[in-house]
Amino acid sequence: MSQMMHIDNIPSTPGKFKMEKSPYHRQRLYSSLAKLTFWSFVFIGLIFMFFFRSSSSSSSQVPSDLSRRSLRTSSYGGPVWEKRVKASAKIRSRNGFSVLVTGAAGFVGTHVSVALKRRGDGVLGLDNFNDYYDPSLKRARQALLERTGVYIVEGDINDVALLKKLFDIVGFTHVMHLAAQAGVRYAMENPSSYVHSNIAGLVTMLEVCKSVNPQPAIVWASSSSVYGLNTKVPFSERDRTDQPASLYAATKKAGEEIAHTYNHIYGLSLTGLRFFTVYGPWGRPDMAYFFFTRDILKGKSIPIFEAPNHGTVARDFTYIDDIVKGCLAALDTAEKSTGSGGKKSGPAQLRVYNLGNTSPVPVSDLVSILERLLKVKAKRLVMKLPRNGDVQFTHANISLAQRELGYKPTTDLQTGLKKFVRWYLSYYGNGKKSAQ
Ligand SMILES: O=C(O)[C@H]1O[C@H](OP(=O)(O)OP(=O)(O)OC[C@H]2O[C@@H](n3ccc(=O)[nH]c3=O)[C@H](O)[C@@H]2O)[C@H](O)[C@@H](O)[C@H]1O
Repeated sequence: MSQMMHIDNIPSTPGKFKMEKSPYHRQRLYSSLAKLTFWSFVFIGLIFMFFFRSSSSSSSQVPSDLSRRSLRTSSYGGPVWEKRVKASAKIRSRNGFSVLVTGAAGFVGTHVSVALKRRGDGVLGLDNFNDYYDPSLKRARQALLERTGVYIVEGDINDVALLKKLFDIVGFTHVMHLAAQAGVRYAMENPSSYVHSNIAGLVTMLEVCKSVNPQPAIVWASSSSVYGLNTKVPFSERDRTDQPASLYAATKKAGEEIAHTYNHIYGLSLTGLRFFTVYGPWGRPDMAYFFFTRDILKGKSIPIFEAPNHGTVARDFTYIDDIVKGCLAALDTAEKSTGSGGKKSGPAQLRVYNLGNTSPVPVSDLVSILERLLKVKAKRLVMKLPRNGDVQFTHANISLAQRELGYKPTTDLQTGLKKFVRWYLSYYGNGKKSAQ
């Protein structure tokens, strides 16, 4: 071996190495060839297994690293299932839309689906029912939607085969893309879930939308968090959004850039809505107003964040009914996509709007309103704003949405929380059953 590796034996041109033909060398050659063949088979086998596994998993499974957020794999198909899909998506009003609502069992998704269905649009829901927060609340929203005539297909937005199948069955005119991994603070616990849903999921959805014919118009949920460390108030769509304070914000900002790309290359009509801390009945238990209510009723102390030097932390809390009006107006004013067969035939609409309330309220005032409505004194635990993604305040300038969508929020925090508390008490009972 050492002889063979001698510097003189190294060929000047690869592949032109001349072997000596002694019996000893021939035997070594045969045994080397046998070994080479064996390991080649093993290698090819491994490659084959890898591709087989990855191609089957890309269509219907999800990565296993999404710890703490279990996802079910979808089961779908068959004539009964297709009939349900078609019935749910059937348009029942003149000039109505056929809308695929992703994240339909979520807070905003449920409200938007109900509103669309009630005015005669066809609505099909899609949701993976993950357990980021209590899935029984999602199931209860699903039951509500079923009573309204909206069917939710159980599946993930990364499931290309499922998305294609849905577009095969229904020629959706619009997609209301609300499926996402929400929550600012959870991004430090489970970062991959944000990449999975807000980046990979969005791209999968846009890939499918750009290839179908006709392409739908897409309205999707961005976030007020894209303003990040921006200090210029109120936040305008023209302000800088390149300083996100959380991975959540970064994935939403990335979504806006991804939207630009798909609009530019494929002619997809895309509208991003920057929601400002949406609250209301059927809300998300991971949000402060929701778990503050639960913990005040339980007599547990609630952490109230405060900025350095006793600075106020405030949010432009926006009531769900106002958000729903903004979503519907975005769908109503969305122009058609211009592409087909993966090519665009002309420029398409690309929009971003703030959907806020224009009146930030300090978190301590939010707690005071809850105390009055619940008739229970909160155990306040004032603490420093943690450095895990929270920003000190948000404040929306909504003049663009007002001008172009006719968006005009009408519910102040006091009125909206009253409706939330009424719902909370009827849903969970006064302390008997409580949110998890
Ligand atoms: O607009 C958005 O795009 C985002 O809105 C929401 O984020 P936030 O505005 O951060 O709402 P939320 O967590 O309810 O905290 C409310 C306030 O309570 C303060 N807060 C919070 C927790 C706590 O223990 N104590 C506290 O004072 C906290 O500092 C904050 O001032 C959505 O969750 C997010 O998914 C996204 O949609």
